[in-house]
Amino acid sequence: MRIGIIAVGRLKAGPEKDLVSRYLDRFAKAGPASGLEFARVSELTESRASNAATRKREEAAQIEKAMPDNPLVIALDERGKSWDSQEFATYLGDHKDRGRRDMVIVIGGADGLDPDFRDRADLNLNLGRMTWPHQMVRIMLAEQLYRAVTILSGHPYHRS
Ligand SMILES: C[S@@+](CC[C@H](N)C(=O)[O-])C[C@H]1O[C@@H](n2cnc3c(N)ncnc32)[C@H](O)[C@@H]1O
Repeated sequence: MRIGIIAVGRLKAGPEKDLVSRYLDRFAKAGPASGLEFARVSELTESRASNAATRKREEAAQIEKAMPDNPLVIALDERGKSWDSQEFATYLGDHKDRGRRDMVIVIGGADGLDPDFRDRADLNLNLGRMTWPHQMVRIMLAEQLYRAVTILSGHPYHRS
């Protein structure tokens, strides 16, 4: 199963981007042994519409356009479900075993994700109930993807 990240907003060169790249490189190298392949990060430009609801709707339309055909969609959102790393790894492994071809994990912009888009997603997942800046969300997601493949492959990185 290919896993891609779609993010509203761009990550500038700097320590956050370096850390994201480090974990995504590790994920890309370790994933295939567990049947998980890293697709890409698609960065989308934030809408400049004058009100937040319109911005979120326009961003949701861009997100839909950036998706492959019929993906499983995880919306990252502070109001979503709280899972531990083992549960996240199991979810990835189960969908891979069922033959799902593509999964996308979506990070919103400064306004967050459009509520209708969140309702349409297969899963709303949080990384804790606090609000994090999108740069930190990308770092945490990249690390959890790498951690998930180490859990699925029994690598000692994840010491439960
Ligand atoms: C700065 S936050 C936007 C917060 C926005 N005010 C809201 O109500 O969603 C940017 C994006 O980071 C992600 N994010 C921030 N905190 C998160 C958390 N605790 N769990 C999961 N995703 C989070 C979400 O995708 C969010 O759309």
